[in-house]
Amino acid sequence: NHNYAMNNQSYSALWGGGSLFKVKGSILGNHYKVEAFLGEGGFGIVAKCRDTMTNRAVAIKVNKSDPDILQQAKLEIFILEQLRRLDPDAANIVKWNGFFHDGEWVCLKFELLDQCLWDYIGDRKNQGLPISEVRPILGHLTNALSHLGSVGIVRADLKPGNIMVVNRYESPVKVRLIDFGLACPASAVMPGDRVGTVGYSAPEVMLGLPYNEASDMWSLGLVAVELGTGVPLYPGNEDYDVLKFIIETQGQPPDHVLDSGVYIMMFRRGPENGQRLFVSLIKQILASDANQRITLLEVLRHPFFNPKSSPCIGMSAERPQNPCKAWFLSVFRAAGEKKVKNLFQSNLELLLFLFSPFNIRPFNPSGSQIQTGNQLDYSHCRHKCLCSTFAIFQYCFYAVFFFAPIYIIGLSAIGGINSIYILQRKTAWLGK
Ligand SMILES: Nc1ncnc2c1ncn2[C@@H]1O[C@H](COP(=O)(O)OP(=O)(O)OP(=O)(O)O)[C@@H](O)[C@H]1O
Repeated sequence: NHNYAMNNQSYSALWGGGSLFKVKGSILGNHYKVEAFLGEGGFGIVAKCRDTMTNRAVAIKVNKSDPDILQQAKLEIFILEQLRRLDPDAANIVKWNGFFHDGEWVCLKFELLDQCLWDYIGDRKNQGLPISEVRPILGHLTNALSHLGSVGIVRADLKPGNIMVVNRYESPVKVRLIDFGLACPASAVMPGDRVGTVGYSAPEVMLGLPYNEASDMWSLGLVAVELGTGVPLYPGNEDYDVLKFIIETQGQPPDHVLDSGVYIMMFRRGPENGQRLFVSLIKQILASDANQRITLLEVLRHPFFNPKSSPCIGMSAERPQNPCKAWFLSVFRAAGEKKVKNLFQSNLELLLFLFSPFNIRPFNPSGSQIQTGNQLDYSHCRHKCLCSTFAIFQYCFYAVFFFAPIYIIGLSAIGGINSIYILQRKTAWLGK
């Protein structure tokens, strides 16, 4: 939304859905002559028009011809119909004078107001308004919200861009609420509906909880601060950043709020910059139950170290000297290598254990084996009984795999020689 950045008079043409559709001087509907461009929002553009029948200036909001936006226009008309029950002057809401169609566009007719609060604050170089001015404006806004509450409407997108000053030269200034595109009956609020503008939405709206008039109260507080200081209290382009600010200044929302938010995971996860994976890794490393604790190989397989699944590696490429991450990488890589080395070593030992009968003296009742090279050293082994079991196993192994084949080969050889001898004798006898 860049309403506040627009210069009213500098546009001679109106744009709708990205294409030029009306120029200054052309007629909108049957008798509304376009005089100026007033602003543009997510749903459409607002033009200052002259009613050629009454010669009065009006504001006409032309909704973009997108099917979703047309649906939104219908909802706004529905709410405006509800608000007809209120007196706009007494309720500090914009006067609505119905709608008409111009080709594919839906055009809503409003009284012409002066400028939005963003522009009003901006004209004072964002230094903030004196309290004497803040007081009546805040009074009008509270009054407006209270009237909306009386007809069961939640405003849902209160921000300085949606509050208009009636006449900036009047003192004290009067303000009115405009833009009911996101307003809805309190009874029809859908938790998880993402409404409002980043920086002005209440935490419950951001988190996806059910919301009500209390959410408007939150936005009112933010508008009040902006009036007094000239700058938004919670700047940010993402809800995540805003919620972080809120938690810093207001503390964390209570658990029951956090636990029931539809979007809570989005906030718990946070933006994917590697920090989340780092924290998840550390949590697994610091599991107080040793059985639950992550193993070194699992550490190496953790997405924290995986450049494809973890953008934090990309981050580390931008900042290769991140000392903390470098330290973790080196420690875990070294530890992982050691584990692989240990694994290899123990396999090597097993091979030696099985195939080096002359070097290994597995069973020593004194338990004081002194070995050299790669051979097993039981000298410090506290599990002598286990070692004895190994020794028995070793003897069995020799019996089966070493002596038995020799025995079998020997027997076969003797048998073979014997057969040859018998054959020779038979041949010799036959020959005779
Ligand atoms: N009655 C009015 N008189 C004068 N200017 C108006 C009037 N209504 C709207 N404007 C101007 O047009 C801008 C856009 O209006 P509006 O907020 O209704 O549009 P929107 O598309 O619904 O915007 P948003 O994206 O904030 O929902 C306003 O910020 C304001 O500058």
